[in-house]
This record gives sequence, structure tokens and C-alpha cells, in this order.
Amino acid sequence: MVPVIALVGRPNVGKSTLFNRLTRSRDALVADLSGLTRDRKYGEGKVGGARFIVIDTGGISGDEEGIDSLMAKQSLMAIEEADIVLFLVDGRAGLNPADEMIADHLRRSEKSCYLVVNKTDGLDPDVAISDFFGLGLGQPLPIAASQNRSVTLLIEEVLSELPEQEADVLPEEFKFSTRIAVVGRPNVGKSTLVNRMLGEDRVVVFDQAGTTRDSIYIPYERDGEPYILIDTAGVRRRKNITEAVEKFSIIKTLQAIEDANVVVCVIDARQGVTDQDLHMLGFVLDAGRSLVIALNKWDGMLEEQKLKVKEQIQRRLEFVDFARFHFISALHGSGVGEMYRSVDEAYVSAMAKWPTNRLTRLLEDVVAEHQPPMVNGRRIKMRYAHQGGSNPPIIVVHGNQLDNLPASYKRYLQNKFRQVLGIKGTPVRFEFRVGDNPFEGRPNQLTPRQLAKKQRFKLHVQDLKKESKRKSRKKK
Ligand SMILES: Nc1nc2c(ncn2[C@@H]2O[C@H](COP(=O)(O)OP(=O)(O)OP(=O)(O)O)[C@@H](O)[C@H]2O)c(=O)[nH]1
Ligand SMILES: Nc1nc2c(ncn2[C@@H]2O[C@H](COP(=O)(O)OP(=O)(O)OP(=O)(O)O)[C@@H](O)[C@H]2O)c(=O)[nH]1
Repeated sequence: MVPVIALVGRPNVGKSTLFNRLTRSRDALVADLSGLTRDRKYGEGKVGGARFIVIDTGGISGDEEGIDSLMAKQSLMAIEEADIVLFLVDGRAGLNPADEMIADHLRRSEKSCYLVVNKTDGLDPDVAISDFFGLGLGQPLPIAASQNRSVTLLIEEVLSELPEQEADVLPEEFKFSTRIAVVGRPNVGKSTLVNRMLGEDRVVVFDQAGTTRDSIYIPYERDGEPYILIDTAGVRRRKNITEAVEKFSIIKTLQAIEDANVVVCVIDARQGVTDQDLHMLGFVLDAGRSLVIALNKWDGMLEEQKLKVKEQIQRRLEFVDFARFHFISALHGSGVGEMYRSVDEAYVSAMAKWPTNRLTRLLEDVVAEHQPPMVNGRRIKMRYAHQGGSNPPIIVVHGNQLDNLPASYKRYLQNKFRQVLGIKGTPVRFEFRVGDNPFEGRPNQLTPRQLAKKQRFKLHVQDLKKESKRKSRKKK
């Protein structure tokens, strides 16, 4: 599962600034799923090649007294669910009594927690952090979120200390399975659907495939094809369907989406499409996952109700019109077999590989059919296209003046590529790069200067850690 990083700290220390630095999407998913407070934000983070989920916990006000009221319940829950907690303090304001209360709580929790001193720009980092050793949370790490200073290094450092992921220890034959996440609001019928998907005649579930019964990964075969169901609902751990194991967890849902190839988003047709459904779909789209939408509980609905839902889909779900919609009854099993066909189709599209010459030829054809506009008397030129990734497919286009390419032309490109390459059920991303060399500007390639800087920071952190270990030994 992708790791979850929670940002905690009192107001104004720079949590939102750091959050915005770390998340790709400018509009964070503001969680009002399952009635959580609106001020807690979730986002998909990406630094270098690593992906993670960031939560800006908000909710901690320094004005209240006592740790219970100080840390709103939501923040505590976020800390519980996170793999890593970044506790932010303000290097300019210095130590504050509220910091001590938060630190006190974090010290008692078992979480892997890092003390991050923000706003150290223009300060001597060693002086800025000196105030905070007393919090007893180990080595304070200096950053300046608004300047983007040491932010990447910080994240790389904390992620590198996480233990191995469960997915990495799955047996070899399941490494290339279609990974399916079934997500949706509480009570829409996820568990019923998961049981139905696993309980089909043609399905063989492997209990002995190297995963424990507690594993959230359920490997199985259907018609000889390997699949893995990501079981966030704890279906397998329940003795029967009605026994709820865990309450709805938005973090688990987001992790499952990140972890999947294909997301089956379950919507309760009887309730219609709700705002919460839209939020969840928005996250699937941001994550670039392929998508199948299941309108569940279609059994026993009146004709006029059905019409109303279909009309609502057209109106509210246009932004995910690349996905296939299925009207199903998880309870009776109707429509589930066809849904598998869409899952397979979406997987194939999400993982497809196209050679550079095919994409470049297609680009030439598309441009010949409809030229991009002139800008400042010069025509926008597109020269090469190559594939920059899969799940979601990324098409990288190289040319001149691409910054000026109008949105309508981008849509045209996108539609044409979808149509000709037969891409179904997955979002497609286009990246535009100026310059002729198709291999220029690849991600993950650090310049020598960046490499040196990274090395220096690592050494710095190592030194600081040694120092704090030495100090704590001395204390004992
Ligand atoms: N000098 C400096 N200012 C910063 C830095 N990071 C954030 N700030 C400023 O600190 C102020 C508060 O930042 P926010 O990101 O809103 O803080 P927050 O912790 O999210 O605050 P709440 O939303 O109230 O919880 C803003 O004016 C930021 O511009 C930094 O690295 N250096
Ligand atoms: N009529 C009808 N009821 C259904 C269908 N699918 C599920 N239900 C019922 O809806 C209720 C909720 O189903 P669950 O499968 O527990 O829903 P869930 O999404 O897993 O719920 P949480 O575990 O709370 O997130 C149960 O009473 C199911 O019997 C369906 O296709 N038709």
C-alpha cells in the first residue's frame, strides 16, 4: 500500500504550504466523505518516483487546553492511520506550549514521527532547531516549505525508513495480476459485491498463495486470469456479511485506489449520485486509475427511478465518461459477469505499450487532419510523441511553443488518440515538452548538483541522528 503521511502541528506553522508542495493536484480532496470535518485535506503526493498520500490534519488549535480538546478527534484518527507523522513547528516563532502538548501525545503513540522545523529560510538552521531538542522527539529536521527547501530530501529520507511493503512479498505468479479495488461510500454494497465477485463459479481463490488470512490482498483466478482484490472492507475477515469489521476509512479507500490497476466504484443507485461519490471519483481521476462504475441495488427499482438515475449520470458523471457504467445487483449477482469484461478491458488499456514510431505517426496524422493554431505569427509545431508511462498511459509530445497549445486542441488530441489506439476505461495524460529530443527531461534523473545536495543532506541527517543517539545514551 502507498504510505500515508500525516501533517500535524498548531495553526500557522506551514502545514498547508507543505501540503501544497507535496501534492500534485492543486485542488486537494477535501474530505466530506462519511461526514468528516471539511477542514481535513487529503492529497496524492509525489516526490521523485515515490508516491504517497498526504493528510493535512488541521483541527489542532493551540488555544484550547488539554490534549483531548487540543487535538480534535479527526486529527487523532489521522495520526492512528498514518504510517508517518510529520510534526511541524515554526522555526521563527520558537517553542510554544501547544507544541509541547502535541509532542507529549506523539511521544506516547507508537507512530514513526519526525519533528520538522519549518520557516528556517534566512535563519541559521542549527540555531533554529536548537529550541526543539527538548521536545524529546529526536532530531529536529530543518526545512523551508515556502521556499521548497529540503522538502524533497525530507520526504525521501522519511520514506526510505519504512519497512518493506506487503505487495513486494506477493508470490511471483501474482506480480502481474489485475489489481482491483472496490470502493464506495458506506453501505453501498461493497462487501456484497466483493463476495459475489469471489464467489462466482469460475473463480478459484488462493488462500495459500503466500498471503496470510489477515492480508488485504486476495489473489484468485477467473477463467485462468490472475487477479488480486484489494480488500479494504475486511470482507475475508468477517464471519458473515452482516458483521462489520471496521468502520469506513477514507485513508484505506485512498490507499486502495493508489494501489489498484482498476477501481470499481460502487454507487447506491437507490440513493442516486451523491457529492461524496463525486469526491471519490475525483480522487480516482487524480490518481490516474482506470475505472469501472457499478450502480448497485438495481434490483427491484421502479422504472421511473431508473430513468432518473440515468439522467443524473449524464449530468453529474460526464467528467468520468471514459469509464463504463454497469447497472448491477450485487445481492442477486446480475450484471457482475459483464462488469468483469469492463475490468479486463480497462486493465488492458491502462497497461498498453505503444512504440514511439506508432505514436509519432499517429501524431502526424492527427496534426495533418487539423493543424494547431498560429501564435505570434508562428505555427505551433508538434514533432514527436512517445509513451511516458502506463496506468495511466502517459503520452509525451515534443515540439515548439507547446505552452500555447489551446485546451480545445488538447481535447482534440486526446480524443483522437483514444479513438485510434482504442483506449477504454482509463484516463490518459498528455505531457507537452519543448525541444526535439524525446528522451530529454526524463523524471528521476538528478543533475550532479542535485545529487551532491541530496548526499549532503543525507550525511547531515545521519550526523544529527548519531548526535541525538549519543545524547540519549548519555542521559540514560
Ligand atoms: N518564511 C516562511 N514562511 C512560511 C514558510 N512556510 C509557510 N510560511 C508562511 O506561514 C504562514 C502560514 O502557513 P500555512 O501553510 O497557512 O500554515 P498552516 O499550518 O496550514 O496554518 P492553518 O491552516 O492555520 O493550520 C503563511 O503566511 C505562509 O506563507 C516558510 O518555509 N518560510
Ligand atoms: N437490494 C439490494 N441490496 C443490496 C445489494 N447489495 C447490497 N445490498 C444490501 O445493502 C446493505 C449494505 O451492503 P454491504 O455489502 O454491507 O455494504 P458495504 O458497502 O460493504 O458497507 P460498509 O461495510 O458499511 O462500507 C446490506 O444490507 C446488503 O444486503 C443489492 O444489489 N440489492
